[in-house]
Amino acid sequence: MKTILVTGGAGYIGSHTVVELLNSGYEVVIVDNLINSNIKVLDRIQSICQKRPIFYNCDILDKVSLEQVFQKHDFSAVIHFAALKAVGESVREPQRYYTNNVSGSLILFELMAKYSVKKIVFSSSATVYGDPISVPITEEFPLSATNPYGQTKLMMEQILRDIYAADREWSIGILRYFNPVGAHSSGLIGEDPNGIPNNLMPYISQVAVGKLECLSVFGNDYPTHDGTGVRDYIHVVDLARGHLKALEYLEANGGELIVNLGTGTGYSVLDVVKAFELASGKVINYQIKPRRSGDVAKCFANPAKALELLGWQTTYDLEQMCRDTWNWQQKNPQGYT
Ligand SMILES: NC(=O)c1ccc[n+]([C@@H]2O[C@H](COP(=O)([O-])OP(=O)(O)OC[C@H]3O[C@@H](n4cnc5c(N)ncnc54)[C@H](O)[C@@H]3O)[C@@H](O)[C@H]2O)c1
Ligand SMILES: CC(=O)N[C@H]1[C@@H](OP(=O)(O)OP(=O)(O)OC[C@H]2O[C@@H](n3ccc(=O)[nH]c3=O)[C@H](O)[C@@H]2O)O[C@H](CO)[C@H](O)[C@@H]1O
Repeated sequence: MKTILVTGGAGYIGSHTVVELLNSGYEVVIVDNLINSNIKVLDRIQSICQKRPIFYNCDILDKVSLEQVFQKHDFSAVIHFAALKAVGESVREPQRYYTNNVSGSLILFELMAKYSVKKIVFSSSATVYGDPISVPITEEFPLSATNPYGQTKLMMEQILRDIYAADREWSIGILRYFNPVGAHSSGLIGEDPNGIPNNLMPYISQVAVGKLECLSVFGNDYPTHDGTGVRDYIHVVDLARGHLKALEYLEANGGELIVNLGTGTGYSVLDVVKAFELASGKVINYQIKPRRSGDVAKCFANPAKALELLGWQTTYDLEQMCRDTWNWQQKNPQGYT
């Protein structure tokens, strides 16, 4: 049986991917320092899968502890989610972001090389396309970063490509996620942001549940069908399954894989508000506010490459994304705590 090391596996996307891995017969070892997640997720994963992943409360920056994990297990691949991901925070605390996301990853890669675990699936982001020249976005579009978080993703992509160029025994999968939303249909695991959410879907669901009063819609003068920003929201379970497809691809073909994971459809802020109202039966109060700095008008994927290479495409629509978000929010109004 294959054992996969999942860094950041207690987090939002990681936990959903761990569920898919366990359900597909993989053994899973999670390394997570719980800086942005809760240990309770392990019980929830066990309830869903009737299997429990092995867990180490370990910072990937702690090389000694991380090496002990490599000594104990024989990994066939690594899925590397562990990172800090808040854009605004990365502008205020760039050194923390570079240290955690870049230095942490370098320590991980060094141990992977030492223990001959040379297969990795890496969490990148559509943020690497900066302000895209047009939509839909293909993988060949020019790359740029508008903030330190995005810069760490660009740097990691480059480092992985260089590692592969130097040693073809490596195989690397770079997955550029668009906007992950939704939750597992059980309502047992989902997104549990700290404090006031920065992202649209968790903000809306906290308005719906009565935790927040009113959504600020950042700008209604964009060149989009209703003036509000358009994004490619993707159900986190579809996204999680993309990781398994990427693993299978690397197992079969090796090499270097760079793919967008999105639905290919863009929805505006007001489209999402309406869909959430329908799914929840709640009214979402909102006010139009000025644009948020750094936001782009439209960002959505051309996901053709993922379909062609991985045989992967999304299966959940916006309605299901809203229903599952709402189910999770209602069952866990305070998240995991
Ligand atoms: N959620 C998104 O919107 C989104 C979009 C594009 C890319 N990504 C990337 O996907 C990955 C997962 O994102 P997520 O939404 O699940 O975030 P998350 O914060 O829920 O999960 C990340 C996990 O990594 C852990 N972690 C962070 N630094 C660590 C360290 N030094 N050592 C050990 N564990 C550490 C955190 O505790 C957390 O459990 C991240 O790399 C993120 O940048 C996320
Ligand atoms: C600049 C920024 O933060 N970028 C991150 C954010 O992208 P995005 O800005 O694409 O995601 P988001 O969920 O923060 O915003 C989506 C859309 O909703 C709008 N909106 C959002 C929140 C709100 O309270 N009101 C509102 O109107 C926002 O202007 C945008 O048009 O999240 C992504 C993951 O999903 C990536 O992590 C991006 O790096």
